[in-house]
Amino acid sequence: MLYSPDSNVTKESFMLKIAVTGAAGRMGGHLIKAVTDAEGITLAAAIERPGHPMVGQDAGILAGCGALNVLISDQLEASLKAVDVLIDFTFPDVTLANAEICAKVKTNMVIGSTGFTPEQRQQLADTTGNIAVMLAPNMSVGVNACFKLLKEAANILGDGFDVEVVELHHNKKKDSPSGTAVRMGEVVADALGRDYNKVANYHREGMCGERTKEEIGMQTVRGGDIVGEHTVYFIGMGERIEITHRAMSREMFSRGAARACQWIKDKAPGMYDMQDVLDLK
Ligand SMILES: NC(=O)C1=CN([C@@H]2O[C@H](COP(=O)(O)OP(=O)(O)OC[C@H]3O[C@@H](n4cnc5c(N)ncnc54)[C@H](O)[C@@H]3O)[C@@H](O)[C@H]2O)C=CC1
Ligand SMILES: O=C(O)C1=N[C@H](C(=O)O)C[C@H](O)C1
Repeated sequence: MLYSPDSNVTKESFMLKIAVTGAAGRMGGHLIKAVTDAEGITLAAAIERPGHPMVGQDAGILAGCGALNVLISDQLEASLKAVDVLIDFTFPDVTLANAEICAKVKTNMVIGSTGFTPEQRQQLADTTGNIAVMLAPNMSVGVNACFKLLKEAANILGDGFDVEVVELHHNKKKDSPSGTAVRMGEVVADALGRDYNKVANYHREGMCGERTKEEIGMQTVRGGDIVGEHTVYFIGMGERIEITHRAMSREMFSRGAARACQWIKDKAPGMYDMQDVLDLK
């Protein structure tokens, strides 16, 4: 049934109801605003950790978009009663705990948290077998286009070029390398027929020897307020290709998350990523 202004039901009852965890974090306010601004979805709940000073405050005031009459809660399960999709941008341990609750109450998830170990990614998939989950280290259109460009570049250049990934982020970031950098390394390794977990080299110091042909160097810079920059270098003899993405704000991450909520609402249980949402596979 489509919404009609002449009917006696409210527009809100036709909207997809969204909850945001990590509501008071760097991404939280952007996510609340993006959900409020997007067509067809509405903010139904905003959750922070118990003891956070913003618990009890209006989520819209926190996000700078005016009062929304949604108070920040520290009770996820109770908050999910009237929610269709949870957006979670927190940390791996928190996301895993939240995923158990979502699976219990059958709420689909859009997850932006990064820093998962391969075992934690598997645990997430095992925990959420009865719901649809979109897990992506980066929800910007530009980065997801870069993933495709990187695959193409690696396919063309093959083993003749050394690959190095360098990422820069703000000084409050907790995980390293970034989830996006890891995914970039994985995309290139897959295209070159290598196992990322075997060829990623995170550390060079002292007499560590010559670079191997197979390794993919993963370098990290942290400082100030850098939102996020990623460069993959393909370095050959006498020439070099650099594919760079620079994030100038956090808004496109949150717009991507809002778009993913619409996309995931009627998907079958399973794990998806942003390439599925953007139809880039
Ligand atoms: N996928 C993407 O496009 C992007 C992903 N990220 C990732 O999102 C995550 C969060 O990043 P930021 O917002 O910068 O971090 P942040 O530290 O500013 O925010 C995290 C928030 O989660 C809250 N939190 C902790 N435990 C909680 C719980 N049990 N329930 C509810 N909230 C809880 C914290 O109090 C904090 O406010 C990181 O893993 C980051 O790498 C960040 C930007 C884009
Ligand atoms: O923590 C951040 O800020 C970001 N994290 C994501 C990542 O780890 O890839 C995405 C973006 O670069 C910002």
